[in-house]
Amino acid sequence: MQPIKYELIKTCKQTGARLGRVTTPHGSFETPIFMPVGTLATVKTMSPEDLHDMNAKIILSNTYHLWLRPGEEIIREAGGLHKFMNWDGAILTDSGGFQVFSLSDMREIEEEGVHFRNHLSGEKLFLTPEKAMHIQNALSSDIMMAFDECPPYPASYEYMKNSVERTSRWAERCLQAHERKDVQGLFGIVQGGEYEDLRKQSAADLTSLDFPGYAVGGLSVGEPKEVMNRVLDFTTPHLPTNKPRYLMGVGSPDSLIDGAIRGIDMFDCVLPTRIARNGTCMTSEGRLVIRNAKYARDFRPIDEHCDCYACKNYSRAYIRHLMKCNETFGFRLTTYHNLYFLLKLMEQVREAIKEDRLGDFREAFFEQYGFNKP
Ligand SMILES: N#Cc1ccc(CCNc2nc3cc4nc(N)[nH]c(=O)c4cc3[nH]2)cc1
Ligand SMILES: [Zn+2]
Repeated sequence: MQPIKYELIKTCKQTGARLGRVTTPHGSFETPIFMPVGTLATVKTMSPEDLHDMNAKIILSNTYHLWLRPGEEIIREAGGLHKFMNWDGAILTDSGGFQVFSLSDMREIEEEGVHFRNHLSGEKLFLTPEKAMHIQNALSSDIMMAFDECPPYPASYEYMKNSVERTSRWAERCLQAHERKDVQGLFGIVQGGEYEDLRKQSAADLTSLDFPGYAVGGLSVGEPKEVMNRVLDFTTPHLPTNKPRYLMGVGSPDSLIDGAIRGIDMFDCVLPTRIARNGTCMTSEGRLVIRNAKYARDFRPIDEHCDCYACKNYSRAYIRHLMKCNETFGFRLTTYHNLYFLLKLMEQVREAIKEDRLGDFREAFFEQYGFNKP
């Protein structure tokens, strides 16, 4: 019995976007969808009730961070991550590969795994595909990610080829170490950088292992958006149509729309929650930096087209005041709004796919948000 099911409902006649439904042991949801990030077992400043109110269906957490703090055995004793954080929706956990490369200074990759330093204490650590699966099994997430290497951008063809082949061997080891194939889904992560033949090779290696879903990794690592879109154009056609496709680390409105157009179903990114905490809000007319003095007497909501809790009850002037005073409630309101904005955007994308007009929607959204401005 597969814990993760994907149903392709329809494809947009104007673009390559697809409307689907993913079913997990903790609920099902339509795709394309955005996943709020809860790295340390919390979507920062949001309660589970807040997440349900904004119609979040699945959140992301991180193997690396929870391994370091509080340790996977404490979460296992709590009955798993859902119990520990009191979240009854779906949870996807990233495998730690990317976090090791993005957070730790010293790191050494070898066939067995990666040596690196704990970014908090400096102690030496060693993470392997088997260890990453052991930790995710203790967390008991609904969707686990295979342990991979996310190479830096740019990387030489030779480096990338060796890395892709090692990531494919690691993926096989993750499948071997996967303890509860009947309970948790395990997604393979396609690598290959901007090299079409390596992306094709990575996709072929992983689809031959018949994972219940596939992620496109190695992107949103500093490459221009045109490079990301080109890589998606020649990668997604090599992924199965009857499995979910997840683009890792992508969360700006334009990239979400362009990823959906290229057949991506799931997205995650810390962007909305991170920029919220420094007072930057996503609105239908583009970004708004609420700390700006021009909002001191602006009694309109963050976004006049938004019906979220923050926009229905509070003004820019009030939220600016809270942010200037470093009041936690200010961070809560900007975070709530940014997540709601992206969740609502994906709902509009799904509607546009249903009505075969996602291309028109993209044009209108880009114009209003200001993405077309030179
Ligand atoms: N604010 C902010 C902000 C911070 C970081 C980012 C970039 C996130 N990009 C990104 N996350 C990733 C996670 C990943 N996880 C794994 N296991 N493998 C990846 O290739 C991978 C690639 C990623 N690329 C984007 C916005
Ligand atoms: Zn709002």
